Amino acid sequence: MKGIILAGGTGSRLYPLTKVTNKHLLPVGKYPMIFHSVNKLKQSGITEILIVTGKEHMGDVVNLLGSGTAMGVTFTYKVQDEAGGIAQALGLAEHFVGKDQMVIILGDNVFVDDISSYVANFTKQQYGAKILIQEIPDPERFGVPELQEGRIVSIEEKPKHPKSNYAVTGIYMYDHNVFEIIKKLKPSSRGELEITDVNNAYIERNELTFDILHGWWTDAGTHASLARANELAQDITFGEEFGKLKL
Ligand SMILES: Cc1cn([C@H]2C[C@H](O)[C@@H](COP(=O)(O)OP(=O)(O)OP(=O)(O)O)O2)c(=O)[nH]c1=O
Repeated sequence: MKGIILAGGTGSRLYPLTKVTNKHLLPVGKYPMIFHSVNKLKQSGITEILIVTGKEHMGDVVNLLGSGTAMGVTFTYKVQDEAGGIAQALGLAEHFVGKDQMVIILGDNVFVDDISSYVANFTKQQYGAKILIQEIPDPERFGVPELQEGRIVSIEEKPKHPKSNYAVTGIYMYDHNVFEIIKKLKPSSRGELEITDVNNAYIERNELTFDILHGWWTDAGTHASLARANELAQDITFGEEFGKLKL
C-alpha cells in the first residue's frame, strides 16, 4: 500500500497567510499541518509516501520533511506545475504507485480517527475504491453522497439541496485503475480535474465502498476552519521522531 499526500494548490482562501508559505506548512496544534497526514499514514503502517506540491514551495517542504528516515518513513516528491485540481495532482503519482493500491490524504484535512481498520478493509477489497464520509450539519460545502440501501449511488459537488447529511472527506483509497480514469477526465467549469468525477466513475463501475469517520474531522483551508483545526488538534502530540517539543 502506497501513501500520497496532496499538498499543492493555491491556498487562496487563506491569504495573506499563504502569500509566501505553503498552506500545509502552517501550524495546526503543535506541528506543521502536513505532519498530521504523515502521522495518519504511518499509523496505518504505510511508510512509502509521495508528497505532491507546487514548485514555489517544494524547497520548503523538502527542508521540513527530508528523506523521512528520521520519521521512520520514506518520502518521494513530485512537483505539480500548476494547481490543476486534486485529480490532476493525483495523476502525477502513476509511476510511484505502479500496480499497488494507494491511500490519499488531502494535506489540509485534519482528523482524529485512526484509519488503520479502514485501510485494512480496503486491502481486503483488493480492487476498486473506498472513500471515508462523515455526518455533518453543513454538507453543502462538500461533495455529498446519495445513499440507497447502504450504497453510495452518486456524489454531488457542493449541492444546493444535499441528498444526505454526509460529506466526502479528503481521504481516498484507490486501485491503480484510478490513473486510467483520471486520463479520461475533462476539466470542470472551474478548470480543474475533479476528484468527485473520479469517485463517480468508480460508482459507475460499481466499485466504490465507504466507511464512516466517527471522530472529529475538519479541513483547514479557510481562516475559520484553520482556527477550528488548531483548537481540535491542540493536545495532539506525536512521537519524538516528529521532532522534540520543548515543554
Ligand atoms: C486544487 C489543488 C489542491 N490540492 C490539494 C491542496 C489541499 O490540501 C487540497 C484541497 O485543495 P483546495 O482547498 O480545494 O484548493 P487550494 O488548496 O488551492 O485552496 P483555495 O481554494 O483556498 O485556493 O488539495 C493539490 O494538491 N493540487 C491542486 O491542484
